[in-house]
Amino acid sequence: MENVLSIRGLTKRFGGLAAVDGVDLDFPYGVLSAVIGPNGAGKTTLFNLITGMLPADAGQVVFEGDDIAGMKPHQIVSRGLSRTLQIKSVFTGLTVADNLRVAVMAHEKIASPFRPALGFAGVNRRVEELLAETGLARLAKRVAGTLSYGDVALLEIALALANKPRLLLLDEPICGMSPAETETTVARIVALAKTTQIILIEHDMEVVFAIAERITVMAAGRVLARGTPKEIAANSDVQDAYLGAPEDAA
Ligand SMILES: Nc1ncnc2c1ncn2[C@@H]1O[C@H](COP(=O)(O)OP(=O)(O)OP(=O)(O)O)[C@@H](O)[C@H]1O
Repeated sequence: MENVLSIRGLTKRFGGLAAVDGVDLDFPYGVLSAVIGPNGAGKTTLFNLITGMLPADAGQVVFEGDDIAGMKPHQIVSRGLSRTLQIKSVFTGLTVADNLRVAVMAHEKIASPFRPALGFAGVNRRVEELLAETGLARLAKRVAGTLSYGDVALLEIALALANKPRLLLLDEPICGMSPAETETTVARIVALAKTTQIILIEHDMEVVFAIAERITVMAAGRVLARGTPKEIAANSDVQDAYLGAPEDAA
């Protein structure tokens, strides 16, 4: 099996609008992939369909060989596919560590409902691992509502990792970050990609072209182009539809 995720004929209509329109896509193992496209191209709807947050009108979503289309979001998460949201969803009144404790305990319950959950020490150990993995240990005791935008985004990633995903979908992970936060987060994502398959939606072309190994360009619900950053930068359809002059894309 060479693709972690294969999508065939995936379609979602909102009234007369085909937000995702018969999309076929393969995401190979071992490759950091990005999905780009202008506003309204269908990127978030694609993620919503993959993760079961929206029911598809037609099509298949094959994750690690099994069709997961039609499954509920929690079933998909328990199979090892997690996501972060464009709209941040942390518990703002809880500390960073407590946000993670809740997520770890919820995952343990879903993953093994009939076995005793991880003990208190086990949960704390897992929380420590997640804090270390995402560089959030320094903020473990901070109330999440007081974090900077960039640190909330890191916490979102840590919360998604609490589910021990093998495939992680990141929706605009650096949106709203300062240049320094962007640099830190991008480095974290690249490091994470060594152990977890990652597909990201991102509008920051500089970041996409720096870290993605394969880029899918969507426009009006369809796949306009796929390829390496070099191929996408040189693609005249992409330049016409989205990127502007080629020197802007480099
Ligand atoms: N729940 C909904 N009901 C009706 N129309 C929707 C809904 N969700 C998305 N759409 C429409 O579907 C199209 C695709 O939207 P989507 O959010 O997937 O695009 P996107 O590529 O993620 O855009 P952006 O980069 O702005 O986030 C848009 O025209 C949008 O207005």
